[in-house]
Amino acid sequence: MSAIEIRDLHKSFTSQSVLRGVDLDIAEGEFVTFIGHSGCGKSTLLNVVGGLLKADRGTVLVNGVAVTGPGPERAMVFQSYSLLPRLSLVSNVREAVRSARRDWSREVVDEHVERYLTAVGLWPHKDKKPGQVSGGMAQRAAVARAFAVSPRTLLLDEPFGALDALTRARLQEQLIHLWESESDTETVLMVTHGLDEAILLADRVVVMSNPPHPSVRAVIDVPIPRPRDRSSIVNHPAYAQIQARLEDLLMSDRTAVA
Ligand SMILES: Nc1ncnc2c1ncn2[C@@H]1O[C@H](COP(=O)(O)OP(=O)(O)OP(=O)(O)O)[C@@H](O)[C@H]1O
Repeated sequence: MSAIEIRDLHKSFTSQSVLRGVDLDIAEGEFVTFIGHSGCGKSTLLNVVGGLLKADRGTVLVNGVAVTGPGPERAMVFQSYSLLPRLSLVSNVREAVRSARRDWSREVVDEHVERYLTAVGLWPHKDKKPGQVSGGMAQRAAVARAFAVSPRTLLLDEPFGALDALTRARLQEQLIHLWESESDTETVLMVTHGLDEAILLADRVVVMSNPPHPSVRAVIDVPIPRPRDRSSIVNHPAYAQIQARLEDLLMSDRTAVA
């Protein structure tokens, strides 16, 4: 059974068809990145899997269960940190865990909050409010908050898009470390605009196509062994080939998007 099974998914906004007949299977433990031109429906797809948007037609099964709304087994991280500005970082994470995991004891909640804030290096800054820390720190807190809920599936919508290159590189490493070693999270879906990021992180890259047929255009395997090092990955024989293929797919999809 696939961890995520998407069948014949359709979604329109007013008269605009944003997803048309999306079919995709994602295995448990896979890291899948999504790329495509701006406006081609990547976020919409992620939001439907996250249960924040309802599809017009088709189904999404996550670990065999049909998605009908948000749930703690699917945590999301967005480009804008979406932390509550009046709460400290630790309270942001704690409140999210408490509301998602009502059956957890206070000790378990506190253990998760401390473990993930520590893992992203923010425990010493836990009492600061989002407005008192850098964008990179705020996004680390958002990532810690998502992992602290212990979701089986993590949905990331351009989580590092607003960060400078160095901060982004550090967060990519922390994300992989959390996913591989620290957490119960198995499957990750991540929307990105960066081809390098898409290849570095993914087991497979999903290329979305533009209207008039907005759907999955191609799925490209990334058979590069982990752990991957950002400076040496470019020397792997498959890297240039994958990069060229992705560029070609994007360049050849010339239909205009809003
Ligand atoms: N709630 C909404 N109401 C109306 N139109 C919407 C809504 N959400 C998205 N759209 C439209 O649907 C299309 C796809 O949007 P979506 O955000 O999924 O694209 P995207 O591929 O994630 O884009 P980007 O890479 O720029 O973030 C866009 O034309 C967008 O304007």
